[in-house]
Amino acid sequence: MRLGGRLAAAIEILDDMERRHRPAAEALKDWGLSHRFAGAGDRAAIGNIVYDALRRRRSAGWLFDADTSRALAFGALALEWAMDGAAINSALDGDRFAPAMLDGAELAALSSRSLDDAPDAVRADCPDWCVPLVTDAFGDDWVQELAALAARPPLDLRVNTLAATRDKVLSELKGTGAAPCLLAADGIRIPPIDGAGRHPNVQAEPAFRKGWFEVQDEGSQIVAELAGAEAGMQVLDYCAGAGGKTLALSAAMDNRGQIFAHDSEKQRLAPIFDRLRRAGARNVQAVADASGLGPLAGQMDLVLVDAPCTGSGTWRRRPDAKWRLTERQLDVRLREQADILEKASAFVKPGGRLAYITCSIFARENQRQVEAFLAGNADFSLVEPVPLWRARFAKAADRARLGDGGIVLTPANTGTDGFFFAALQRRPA
Ligand SMILES: C[S@@+](CC[C@H](N)C(=O)[O-])C[C@H]1O[C@@H](n2cnc3c(N)ncnc32)[C@H](O)[C@@H]1O
Repeated sequence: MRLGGRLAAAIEILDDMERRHRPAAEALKDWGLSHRFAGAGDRAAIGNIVYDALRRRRSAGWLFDADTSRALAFGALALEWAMDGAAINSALDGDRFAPAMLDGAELAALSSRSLDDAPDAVRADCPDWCVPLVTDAFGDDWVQELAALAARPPLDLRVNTLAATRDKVLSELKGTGAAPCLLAADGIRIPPIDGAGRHPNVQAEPAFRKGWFEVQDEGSQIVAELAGAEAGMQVLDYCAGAGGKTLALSAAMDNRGQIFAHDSEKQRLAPIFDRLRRAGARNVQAVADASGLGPLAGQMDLVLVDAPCTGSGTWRRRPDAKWRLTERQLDVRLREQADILEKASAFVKPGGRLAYITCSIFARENQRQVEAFLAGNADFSLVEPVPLWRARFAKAADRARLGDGGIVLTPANTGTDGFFFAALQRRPA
């Protein structure tokens, strides 16, 4: 397929998403099933246009002064594929599968309208209702922070130190652009792709099948590192899900001590068994039923709460979620987080730690939750974020946003997905 056919497919998929209120991944998958002639390269390019259009939805709409799928897809090419109107039209010329070429009015809009003149929320590609949430989080930096959350993400891997070294994995991935991450001790980064490119399918690599690495954003690796799990500890991963953090904790503990991996949704926990086996993690016990946690009350050195959240820190990877999120959903998450913090804190032993993590950038899900918890739990206190960060990431002392109740990672500052981390210490007996 040439660019024109790919662009037409992207418009069709964006239309389908809008009409049937469905996530991008689902609409892309369905399109692939009903267009089996499209090769892997075509699918990747179409996916890139769709995701770029969703990441830059408001900017693209602004450039064409329209909110149609056509405007978004053409806008994606202008904003992320570095193509001007003439270049786009020349690529579509003579392609019978292409959408109509840009007309005079569209070309004029594209060449005369500038994002420099756009309202802040447009330049930030942020829903209006979220603006108070992000100004609360980032103050004057909010436009810059949100703009970075609308860029293409890298592909990050965590080397499983139970099975391999970073050098060994890097040498297996030679030719992919893989290089050590800036901050995470065991992280490897393959930079964001350009234009129609695609990341290598690392999960098809023999090294992946041997359990040498996992796919995990560097931010997720950093917060797992900040939790401070050590060999011999008793640890409860209270919201373990498919076990991304559990695996990182197990490696940090060198398979010594015990991790109890719990999640209230049994099916979310299901993939953990294969992942543990592949990684050679032997100090993890999955506990699906909350009643099985009873004997652990007041016994844990560390309780990790990787809380259910809006996921606003992952908008680079799931840009459709940004436009689907509602205030009601945020309220539900806030209630869940407060409830989980209360319940999970009961498992921390005197002198032990509760690590609170979200992949959200909203202060209401982060610092404000910590403040509310501390206000009602006098036997817990906040571990000072600055020394906590510096003890592990001294070389990058000024990168994360520190203070005000926790540690905030963002694409603009740490080059990672958006994450929040706070450690709360229980008073010794
Ligand atoms: C952010 S995800 C966890 C991701 C996982 N820790 C990882 O690193 O891959 C949050 C998880 O919390 C779980 N959850 C939601 N409510 C819960 C509750 N009341 N108790 C325990 N887990 C809960 C969800 O099922 C979901 O799997």
